Amino acid sequence: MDIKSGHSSPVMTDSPPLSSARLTIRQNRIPYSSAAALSQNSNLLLTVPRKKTGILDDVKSNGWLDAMKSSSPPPTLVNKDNFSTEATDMTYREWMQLKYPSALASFEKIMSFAKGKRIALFLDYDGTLSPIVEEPDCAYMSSAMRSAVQNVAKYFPTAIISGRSRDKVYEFVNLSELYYAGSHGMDIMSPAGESLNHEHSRTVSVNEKGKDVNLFQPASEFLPMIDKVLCSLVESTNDIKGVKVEDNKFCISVHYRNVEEKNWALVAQCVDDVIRTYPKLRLTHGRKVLEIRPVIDWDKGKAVTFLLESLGLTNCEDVLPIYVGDDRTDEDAFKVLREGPNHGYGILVSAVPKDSNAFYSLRDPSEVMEFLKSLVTWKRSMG
Ligand SMILES: O=P(O)(O)OC[C@H]1O[C@H](O[C@H]2O[C@H](CO)[C@@H](O)[C@H](O)[C@H]2O)[C@H](O)[C@@H](O)[C@@H]1O
Repeated sequence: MDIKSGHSSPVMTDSPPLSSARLTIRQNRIPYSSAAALSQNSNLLLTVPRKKTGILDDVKSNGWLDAMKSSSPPPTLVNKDNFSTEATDMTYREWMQLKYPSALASFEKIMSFAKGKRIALFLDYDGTLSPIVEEPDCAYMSSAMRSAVQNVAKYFPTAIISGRSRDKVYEFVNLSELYYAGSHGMDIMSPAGESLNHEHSRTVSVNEKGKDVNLFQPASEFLPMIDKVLCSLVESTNDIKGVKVEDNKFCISVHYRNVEEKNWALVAQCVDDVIRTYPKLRLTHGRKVLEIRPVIDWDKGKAVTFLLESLGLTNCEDVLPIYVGDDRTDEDAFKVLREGPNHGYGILVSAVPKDSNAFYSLRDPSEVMEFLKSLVTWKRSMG
């Protein structure tokens, strides 16, 4: 990820660039992601000087609109129930076979590599443990999925890493034995009684039983600024039907999933107007959401490294970290596992072809659940 510092837009280029050769060949065959990512990447790299020329010109010049349009598959390609058409199914199978094999079909291969190693598991929340739904407050996790996570955590240290506030994701998952990293990794919490083992972590009593947990919050100095920006965003988007501004503690999400497409430019303009006066904040694109967060050298990848260190599992030959996630922000973690000293496997959850730093793929949360169950069965079979 690159912050285009000094450029007109604080937007980060957070999709891995697609090779232009591949794009030329496949543009018509990979209907959603390639074409969308092409337009997104080429626009985000523009360095058009910022000038107030009116809503459309302004948000177009910094590439926001294209990124907003490409942030979820168009409904014509993936229907309401997320079942794709026959043509896209073929494209998907081809993409999976050639680039990101199914982690279920490749389970034995993954496990042959895991033999004699300690697995550490990192799980994104939205789109990974819970399906994407229209209303962010209703992204509940099924009790079957909760059991699967609970079981897997009996055998492997497990962390939930989410863009949401830590409190919110804890409320959804509701398992006290896990590590949690909210606000894209900027708010890390150990399970009760465990320590994060870092000089800047602090112990607090959280739950009703008064149990102690350890917290690490590298962006805490940004809290007053984030609170101010949150108020401004709520106020400035108030009249746009369908907008939802979500307080994620160290980050803010501005959802436009339920906003009429003709008003997306207006949403982008409101956000731009507010954050342009805050050079210490940056903007990233998620699934039908604009995410505002502090400019610090911290992301989900850094959180994974931090947690591995806390667990005493860093730089160990006998450790296999596995990260499962569906979003662009998960790419930072996939990259760390692909390139960093803590080699492991990223598993991308996606029902449409897209480029990723992951090694494997799973189609949707139900496949994630199967994968978690398979991990448990495998571990039990090892005795
Ligand atoms: O890192 P994650 O756990 O994947 O969180 C990323 C964002 O997820 C949520 O928004 C997304 O899911 C919603 C519920 O399915 C959906 O309505 C929305 O359109 C998606 O963008 C969450 O609300 C955001 O705050 C997170 O940043």
